[in-house]
Amino acid sequence: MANDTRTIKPYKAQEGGKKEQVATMFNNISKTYDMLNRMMTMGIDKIWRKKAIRSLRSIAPQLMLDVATGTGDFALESIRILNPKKIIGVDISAGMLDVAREKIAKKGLQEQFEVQLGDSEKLQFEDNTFDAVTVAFGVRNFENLEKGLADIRRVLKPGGKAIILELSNPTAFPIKQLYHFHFHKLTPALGKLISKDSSAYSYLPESVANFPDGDRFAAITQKVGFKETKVRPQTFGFCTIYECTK
Ligand SMILES: C[S@@+](CC[C@H](N)C(=O)[O-])C[C@H]1O[C@@H](n2cnc3c(N)ncnc32)[C@H](O)[C@@H]1O
Repeated sequence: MANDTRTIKPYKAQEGGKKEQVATMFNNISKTYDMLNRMMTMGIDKIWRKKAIRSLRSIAPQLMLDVATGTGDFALESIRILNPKKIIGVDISAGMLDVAREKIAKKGLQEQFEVQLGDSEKLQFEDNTFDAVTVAFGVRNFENLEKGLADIRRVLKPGGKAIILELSNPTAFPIKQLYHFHFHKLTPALGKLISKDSSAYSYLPESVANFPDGDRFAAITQKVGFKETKVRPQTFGFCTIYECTK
């Protein structure tokens, strides 16, 4: 049984709730986040991102929301594959959004992709606004997972889809054992060396180990009212794409 994800925080010895600590952590690592992502997944995260976004092709969304947008990579993938009229990215980390803004300006995408400081648990949008909502590697960091998912559902139009990409725990031998070494030993060491924030990359494996992945996650999406949730594990279960329909 997973622990309450609210108690899994980056800086255990310090004050503050999970949300506050997560925002501080991503502010601390924002400049090295993209590079570390590529190194730690050996670039496979790009394949997962593409696959997840392609599952929205059938509904050709025009107005999209990318929750926990961070440095904007998932939204940029949506622009490449789906070319929506508008995509809005929200995140609680101002530092991550600064990096996203630099990328948006460099690509001249200011009209199509806008980022805002915002909390997934209190989205500042009307009910039934978006054709699709995306979240990559974000839900594991929510302080209140149910509240975040319920708000994502609220802002989706009826029939709209939420595509959620999240790390998960492989279960088969010997992948599980190799994964454990890579993620629990190598990742924190590499993260500490490059990002200089040793807590951030110890929090990463701990938060994945305690996250209700697979069918348990699907059950939570059903509880908050999604009509259907497809669970699609990727690459031996290192990561899972959840396709949730309102
Ligand atoms: C691992 S990063 C993922 C960033 C980006 N989606 C990507 O694919 O690279 C997780 C992001 O979730 C954000 N986050 C965590 N809790 C949040 C919340 N309650 N509301 C909005 N963003 C949140 C963090 O600030 C961080 O930028």
